[in-house]
Parts: sequence; C-alpha cells; structure tokens
Amino acid sequence: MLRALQHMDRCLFTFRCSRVVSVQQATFRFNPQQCPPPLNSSIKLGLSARAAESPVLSCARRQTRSLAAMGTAEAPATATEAQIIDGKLTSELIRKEIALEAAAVKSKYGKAPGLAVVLVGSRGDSATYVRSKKKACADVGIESFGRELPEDVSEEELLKVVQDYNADDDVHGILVQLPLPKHINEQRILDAISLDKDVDGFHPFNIGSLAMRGRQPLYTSCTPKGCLELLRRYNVPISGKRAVVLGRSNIVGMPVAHLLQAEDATVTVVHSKTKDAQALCAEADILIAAIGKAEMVKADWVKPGAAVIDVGTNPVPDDSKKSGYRLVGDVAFREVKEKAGFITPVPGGVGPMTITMLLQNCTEGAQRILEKARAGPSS
Ligand SMILES: Nc1nc(=O)c2c([nH]1)NC[C@@H]1CN(c3ccc(C(=O)N[C@@H](CCC(=O)O)C(=O)O)cc3)C=[N+]21
Repeated sequence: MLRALQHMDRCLFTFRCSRVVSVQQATFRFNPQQCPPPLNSSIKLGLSARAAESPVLSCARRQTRSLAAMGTAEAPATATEAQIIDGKLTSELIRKEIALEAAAVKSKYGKAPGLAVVLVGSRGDSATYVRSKKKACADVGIESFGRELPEDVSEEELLKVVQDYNADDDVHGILVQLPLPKHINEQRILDAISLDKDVDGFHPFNIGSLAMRGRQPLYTSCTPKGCLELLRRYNVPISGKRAVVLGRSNIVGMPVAHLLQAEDATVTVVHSKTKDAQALCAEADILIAAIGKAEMVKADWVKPGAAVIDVGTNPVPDDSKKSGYRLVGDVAFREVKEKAGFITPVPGGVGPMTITMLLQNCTEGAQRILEKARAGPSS
C-alpha cells in the first residue's frame, strides 16, 4: 500500500516538474519524464530519517545519477530561473504519509488523533486559516474540535476553554489562533496550553529547547519546521552555509534561526534596526524572509543561486479578485526568481507546509500521549 502510494507520488511529481533548473551555478536541462528536484552529487545533507525515506528524495537521487550519466553535471553557469519549491505538492506528499500514520494510531489505540482549534473574534483571515486547518484534518483522518468565541470574550473564559481541552482525552493538540484581541494577555493563554498538547510549539519550554544544543523540543513550531522540511526535501545544503533570517518574531524568525543553526548553518538575524540589511541578505546562501512587508526583498538583495524561502503572506488590494485582494510574499517573486537557485511562491509555498506540519505534530503528539496512557500512570 505504502509502496503504491509512493509510486503514485513519484509519477505526480514527475508530471509537474519544470524543465530547466539551476543548482549551484550549474544549468541542467532534463527530460520532464524524469523526477525533480535535482541534486548535485557533491551536496551532502544531514537528512533526517524521515526525509531520507521520502519519495521526493529518492526521485532526486535517481535524477542525479541520470544527470551524471549524461555528463551535464559540469555544465557552465548561465542565467536561468530558480527551481520553484512547490509547497503545495510537497504538502500533498507529506499529508499522504500523515494519513497513514493517523490510521495506524487509530487502529493501535482505538482513537484517532484529535486537534482543537480555538478562534477568538471575527478576523476574516483567521477564520479562513481555521477553516483550512479543519479541512486538512478531515482529509488525513484527524478529528477536529473547535470553539469560536466572541471578540469580547474574557481572558478567564478563554483560559477555561484551554483548560477543558487540556483535560479532554480525545484532544491531543490545542491551537489558539493568533493574533488574539488586545484585551487578552496572549502570553498567559499560550502558557496555559499543556506542554503535551502544544502542537504550535509556542510554549517557552518548546521554544527554549530549540535554542539549546543537545535538547529536543516536544514540538517544533509549524512554519519554521515547514521551511526546514522544504529545504531538506529539495536537497538544499544547510551545513556550513550562510543563512540570513529577515525578521525576528517569536513564531517564525527566532525559531527558524535556531533550527538553521542546529543544522550547522552560520545564521544572521536581520531586523528593523539592522544597518545595511540589503548587503547582509545579499551574502546569504539561504534567505528566509519573514518580515511581513510586501515584496520588500528585491533581486539586488539576493545572492545568485541562493535558496529563498518566502514566509510572508501580505494582502494587497486587487479589484480583479472576488475577495478584493491577493496575497503576495515578502519577496518580489518575479525578479528574484531570475537570480535565485530555489524559491518558494506565495501562495503555494510555506503556507500549505505550515498546516501540514501542524497535522504532523498533532499525529505524533497523539501517538506519544496515547502510548504514555497505555503504559500507565507511573511511566
Ligand atoms: N496559533 C497560530 N498558529 C499558526 O500557525 C498561525 C496563527 N496562529 N495565526 C496566523 C498564522 C498564519 N498561518 C498561516 C497558515 C496557512 C497559510 C496558508 O495555507 N496559505 C496559503 C494561501 C491561503 C489563501 O489563499 O488565503 C498559501 O500560502 O498557499 C498561511 C498562513 C498560520 N498562523
């Protein structure tokens, strides 16, 4: 069954692959019947066991061999477009793996993984994200629970909702959609989420563990984890490379900087008070843009061949859309893709991966919680 799915994945990936890709200054032209992403045989990655087994990577290895056989690996550098890192497709592949894991949890423990999503107020974007999270849960066999609370809910009432989910044996992950209304102390609410159910990875213990060598958080925040997973699955080398993170938020910039450092990148965090941000970004082999400013990163901020991961989702007015707006990233995609080696689009890049990592965290968390419960109270 798994093999059949993996084969299907390969075919799907092959079908959609681009024709011209540039990897580390070399230009490869290859047959779309073969699989992306490409891999330079000199690239060495500290791949996780999960990633090493992934259908995407096994494809990539085959591609490498065929490129070497064609004698094109030493092709001279020419200006080409970046390889698009397809977060939507990668998400589809990973969600199939998660669906198998969720089914295994259900058959082993008699209970599906459960995720509770708490939404406060009526922000349109938050409501949209919450809807996509619920749909994604249904698609992979995670049971979703949820509460929608009015904008003027008190902090105590919201705390009570979190505590009830902490005590609910059917709920293995709790997510309180951010931002919360101004009158609520966000920190107090996030700290109240049980560590075992902190699928967002926002608890100080989980964030703190990221920053320490030799320690593993119970959960890693979804967007940062999604960025790293995309780099891994597209065989972008991290160890020894220069990474620049643009933005220092608690939910993206800071944790992603720690993850990159843990993978042995040399990391610089660039923020609103940084002098000469552009020059620093232009030295990056890996650039993570998470600053929340529409199309701020132009081509002259990017080193040729760099991997550019765009975390921004900025709405800009667009009368041609039914919603009246369209989403753009923090990166000026059209010009940067002419210079970068790899680039994520918006939409269809990091966004879908954020939700996928949430599903993964929830499924792994359920497995951990249910196993602990089976082993008994003394363990
Ligand atoms: N507790 C909490 N955890 C979060 O993880 C969290 C949060 N609060 N608050 C808001 C941000 C933002 N976020 C996104 C999730 C998916 C897409 C996503 O799927 N975007 C689609 C496009 C969606 C569209 O078209 O509207 C894409 O980029 O392709 C984007 C953004 C999670 N967040």
